[in-house]
Amino acid sequence: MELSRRRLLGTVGAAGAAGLVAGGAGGAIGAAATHDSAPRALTTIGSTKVAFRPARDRHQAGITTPLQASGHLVAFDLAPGSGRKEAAALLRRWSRTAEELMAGRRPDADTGVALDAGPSSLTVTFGLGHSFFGRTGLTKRRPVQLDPLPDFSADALDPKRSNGDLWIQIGADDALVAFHALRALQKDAGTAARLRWQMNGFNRTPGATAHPMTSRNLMGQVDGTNNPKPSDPDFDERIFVGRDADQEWMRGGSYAVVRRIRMLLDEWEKRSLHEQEKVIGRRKANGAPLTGGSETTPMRLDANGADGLPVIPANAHARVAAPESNQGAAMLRRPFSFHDGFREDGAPDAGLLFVCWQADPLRAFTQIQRKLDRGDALSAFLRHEASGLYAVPPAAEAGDYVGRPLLEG
Ligand SMILES: C=CC1=C(C)c2cc3[nH]c(cc4nc(cc5[nH]c(cc1n2)c(C)c5CCC(=O)O)C(CCC(=O)O)=C4C)c(C)c3C=C
Ligand SMILES: [Fe+2]
Repeated sequence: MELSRRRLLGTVGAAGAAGLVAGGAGGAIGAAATHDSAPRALTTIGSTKVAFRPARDRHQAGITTPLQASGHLVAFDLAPGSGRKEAAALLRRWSRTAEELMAGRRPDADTGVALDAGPSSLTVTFGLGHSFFGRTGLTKRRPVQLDPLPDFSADALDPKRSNGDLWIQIGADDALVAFHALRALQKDAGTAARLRWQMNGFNRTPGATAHPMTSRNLMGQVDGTNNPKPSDPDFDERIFVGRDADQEWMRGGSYAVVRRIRMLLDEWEKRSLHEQEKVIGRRKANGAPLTGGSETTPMRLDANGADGLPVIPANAHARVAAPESNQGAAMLRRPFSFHDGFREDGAPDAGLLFVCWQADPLRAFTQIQRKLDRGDALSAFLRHEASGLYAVPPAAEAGDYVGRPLLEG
């Protein structure tokens, strides 16, 4: 069995595209067809690997990586008695496990959950919360960017599901692969750290649409259109910590803001299509601005209708959140949807695990959320229920672990 699995993984490079044809549409026919003993190539979805140590850039995987279908966000607190030494040993163990799993290799004493699957674009991304620095005696090296986020008027945050010393984002295009990584990392924590909170999310499965396109959220909107693009000249400056930053160990890193945002879907779904589109300022069918064109056409924020009012209303979410309304502020949004069953009143406990990336949260998330808090038509349909802010160091150098320059520097 092990031999045929290794052969499977070994052949994917050459046979990935053929595999996509053979197994991609899968379903019952695909499963039945694999019951003979001949080894078959994985589909490209299963075989795709994301490097733990990217060759060309200094950033951890899971920031500019395309959205994956399945995700887990998990926060840990260092256990009483665990300090800098234990934290360093833990990040060393975690980095090793993440590198192995992302490469499609199995750790010792494996649970077998992901047996037969390829790495499926698995990414594991590590972050450090404000409280980590006190616990490890490193408060002098805590960046000001980790200062707590301000309170916003509509916040209803649950402290038990917020913050934490350490944060991990796991993403993969296969739910078993993602869960497998979560359990391996949880076991690695051993007695050094305790789980604080955990959230599960999902996005559209690759191959579910006729061609790759921007994902939709649970309100049905095309979500992610006006994200900064890696090809933008100011992308790196906006998303990643610069080479002259005070805290040397964060150069090439980024800051992640995480919010569990429940959607009031029963209320939202009562609104007509016309009303829903005015709340966002874009068409639901294709994500195009209300001022016309296609999804990628820029919004014309100065256009007025026959009634003399702005075509994209003054409180439309896309207008209020746009860089033009926020002194140029922008962040990279990379969310997962969530559905945790139903509440006592029958309403879905569902929404967005909003994850955004930026070089400076004060000049990106905080600036924009302050504006949204004051006059965003979408806010009436949302509840912010949990929050976290994490420093995400650059990727580890070869033979090293994430955060070593901080912990041993
Ligand atoms: C503080 C930042 C933001 C929060 C919180 C937020 C929540 C949130 N947004 C949507 C749906 C959409 N957002 C869209 C655009 C958009 N949103 C933000 C910021 C926050 N959103 C920004 C910076 C932008 C881009 C604005 C621009 O430059 O045009 C859109 C439109 C399509 C797109 O560009 O992605 C949608 C749809 C939900 C459902 C939500 C909370 C659950
Ligand atoms: Fe938004």
